[in-house]
Amino acid sequence: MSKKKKEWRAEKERLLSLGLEDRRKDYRGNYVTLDKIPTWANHDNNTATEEEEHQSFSLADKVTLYKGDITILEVDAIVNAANSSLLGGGGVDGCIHRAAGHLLYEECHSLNGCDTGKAKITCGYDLPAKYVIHTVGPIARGNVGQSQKDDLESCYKTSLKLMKDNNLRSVAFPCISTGIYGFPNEPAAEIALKTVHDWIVSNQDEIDRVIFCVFLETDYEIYKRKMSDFFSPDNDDHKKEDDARVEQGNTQPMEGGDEDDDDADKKDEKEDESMMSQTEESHVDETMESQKLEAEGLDDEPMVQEDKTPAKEDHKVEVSPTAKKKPEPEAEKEKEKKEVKGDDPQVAGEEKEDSPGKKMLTGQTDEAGKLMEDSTKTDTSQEPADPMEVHDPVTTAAKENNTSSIKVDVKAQDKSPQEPDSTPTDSRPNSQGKHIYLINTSQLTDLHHRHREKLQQSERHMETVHKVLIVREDTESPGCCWIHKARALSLRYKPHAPYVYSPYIPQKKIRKGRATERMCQNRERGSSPGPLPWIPAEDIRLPDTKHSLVTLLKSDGPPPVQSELLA
Ligand SMILES: NC(=O)c1ccc[n+]([C@H]2O[C@H](COP(=O)([O-])OP(=O)(O)OC[C@H]3O[C@@H](n4cnc5c(N)ncnc54)[C@H](O)[C@@H]3O)[C@@H](O)[C@H]2O)c1
Repeated sequence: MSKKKKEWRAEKERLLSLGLEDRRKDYRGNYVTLDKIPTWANHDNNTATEEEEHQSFSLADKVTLYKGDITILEVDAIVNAANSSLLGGGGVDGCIHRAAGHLLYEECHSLNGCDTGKAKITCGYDLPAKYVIHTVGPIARGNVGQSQKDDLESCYKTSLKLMKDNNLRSVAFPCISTGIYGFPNEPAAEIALKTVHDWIVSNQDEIDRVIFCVFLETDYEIYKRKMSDFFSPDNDDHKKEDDARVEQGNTQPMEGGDEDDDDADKKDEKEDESMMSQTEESHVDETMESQKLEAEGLDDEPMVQEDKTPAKEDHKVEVSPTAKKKPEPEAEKEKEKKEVKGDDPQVAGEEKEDSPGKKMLTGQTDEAGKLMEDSTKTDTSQEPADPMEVHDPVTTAAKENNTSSIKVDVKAQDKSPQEPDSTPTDSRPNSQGKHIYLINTSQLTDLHHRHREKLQQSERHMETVHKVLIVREDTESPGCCWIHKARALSLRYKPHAPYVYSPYIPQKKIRKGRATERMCQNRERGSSPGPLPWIPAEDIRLPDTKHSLVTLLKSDGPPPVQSELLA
């Protein structure tokens, strides 16, 4: 048996033999304990009296809607939306692999892949979760046939079955297939909720908690709207059974718990808005940092790169709403208005062999797992505002709230995230008199930290981040901006997709494409190995429309045509 094989097997055996307290000593990052995560039935303004509580019970006591990073949940198992190779990738898959460490990759390597709709289980290694259940969702790319629906349902069923077979009692699901695989969010939520509901009804004694772990505002809104359709006393099969039991004189309901009412949901919404705690954000930053290392070509290994950034000190994260002091709504609104929503640096995808013969769009993304959604995805609700038309990011964003795109405001080496910086450090009108923000690469790391926090704090603005292009000023020709060639090559313009380009793809990963061949050596050689080639954004043309990239980025309406620069 190879050394690597011995390594993961031994570590897996050691970890699974540890008690909870000993395991906690091994956690690398922050974690949220299950008792701190409220169920759908329990919330801090639960008005039910003691007696009512005994009378009404529901499945709502076994499920949770949680908004945040799945890798910090201390549950028996978290489910990974993997690809058929099981060798990691981006999105939630990338986050889980990075948080779990390289032994997860080693064990996955021994599983020889996984078919769509199926699931396989591994140890959680450095994760607070004991196990990871890897399932492969259907690739929908916006259009959903019966087979995709069946495959997605099968992902939840096979994951729950694996959990039961391994005597696990708590599990957290991400929104499987709704990221790069392009399964529309709403139908996916319906399938997830219905499949889990039906499974719990038939396995009520096998499960303590199923957590629907959403990451994006879109999904949070959808699940919040739909949870009570599946998990509330009115339509709860259990309640009927329980009522029957009470009539026969057995007054002890099987489960305690109480129902949400509309105002409680509204209150929940406020609570959850800020549920992404600072510690989660710092964890998210760690992931971002490790992603940066990975993207800078410091790894020749497959996509997965163990996060080498020093782990933050371990401490529990208070998540329960009652534990957090809420600023007054007005004050909060004011505060949000002042928040400068930075960009959320992701790295555009590039074609990569996922498994022999199967091409898929892959790339490093940030924790939100948001690469570029597939252009055939249904949501085109947000017309692209012009992200480059900016004069004062704070008042613009404040004034237009959710309608405008988010302006980037970068203050070199400013570590004080609390005080939003109201003046952009480096924006100047280009030849068309419009502002293109020029952020040179030396600021990017700082930008990641600062603006990721801001973006996470004002989560809902994620949806209005259309595009912020991280470019670089051409010092020899002021007003001319440069975009990294890799970004240009893999640029896919989607009116609704928030994406940001940052020059983190080292030269070796750049694909040949039809973008202008005119290259410019990267002037900041220090920021990453080898020269990062740049092309004047004005020179980049969308082949089938002859529109220049800059025109496109500054256009107010939707692009002339959605097109790809990749060959
Ligand atoms: N999104 C990407 O850029 C990307 C690139 C390569 C591979 N992948 C991965 O995506 C493919 C599967 O597609 P998919 O749509 O099923 O998965 P996905 O693209 O990861 O998206 C699934 C859902 O998970 C959400 N998510 C992302 N990070 C986290 C997190 N830390 N905690 C909780 N939720 C999170 C994400 O917002 C989305 O709603 C696989 O190839 C896998 O390797 C993703």
